[in-house]
Amino acid sequence: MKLLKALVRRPSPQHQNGLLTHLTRSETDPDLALAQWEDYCDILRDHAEVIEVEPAPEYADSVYIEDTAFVYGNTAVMTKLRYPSRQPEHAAVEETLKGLGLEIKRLADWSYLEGGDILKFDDTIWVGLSTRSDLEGVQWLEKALADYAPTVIPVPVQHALHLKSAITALPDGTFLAHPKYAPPESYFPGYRRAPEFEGSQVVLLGDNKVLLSASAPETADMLKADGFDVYTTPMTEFEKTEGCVTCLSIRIRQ
Ligand SMILES: CN(C)C(=N)NCCC[C@H](N)C(=O)O
Repeated sequence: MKLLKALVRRPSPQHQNGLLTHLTRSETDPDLALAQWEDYCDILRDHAEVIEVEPAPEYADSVYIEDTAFVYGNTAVMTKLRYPSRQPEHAAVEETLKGLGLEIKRLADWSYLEGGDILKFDDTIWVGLSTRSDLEGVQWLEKALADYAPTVIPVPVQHALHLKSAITALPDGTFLAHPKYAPPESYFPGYRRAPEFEGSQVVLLGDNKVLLSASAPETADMLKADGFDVYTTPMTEFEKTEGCVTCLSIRIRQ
């Protein structure tokens, strides 16, 4: 599937105060974070139209735009962020998606679902049941996308923040996972093991091209040897607040 557009959001100067679930806090460098974000956007720009959503400097985690919405076909589903500190992030993203002509759908107020838990490949969507997303969220996502009737598979996530923290899809329809943190293999067809945790997080750039963190050189070598076109980019400042390459964009594909 071709990558058409990617929405991104500039990191907040308060990015280092972002939520942490599994890591202990370590200092991040705001200038380096901005430089890494710009490098990431440059790579996306070579493959798609990159659209910058109005920055939200007051919200520490706003750079993790993936969590706020999920686009499928002509529909943008506004997710339901679990923590109040992140909930105001939705508004400007919704405005931008509306401006692109997408039909906006919402979930029930009592449900929770974050974009990092939504993993799509072709007509199937795997949804992580993590500390951030629940079964109500999965059911409302299914309702919102009823016109497309995708196959929706809830998957337990126990050891990672989001589903896509530990498993993502490759262009050939196999999955790249870190066995210690990813959900059981039985949920996914064709499971490859990423040698590094950060290596299990990839963004598909179109054709055979994949983008992953420079923190995962062994995974990059493995994917190259398996015939993928591999792009890497430094992500250290985002990894310190449990972010990764997928979290920094909302991808719109054809
Ligand atoms: C796939 N992943 C990990 C994401 N889509 N989001 C990361 C959010 C990190 C943020 N500090 C938080 O805890 O919300």
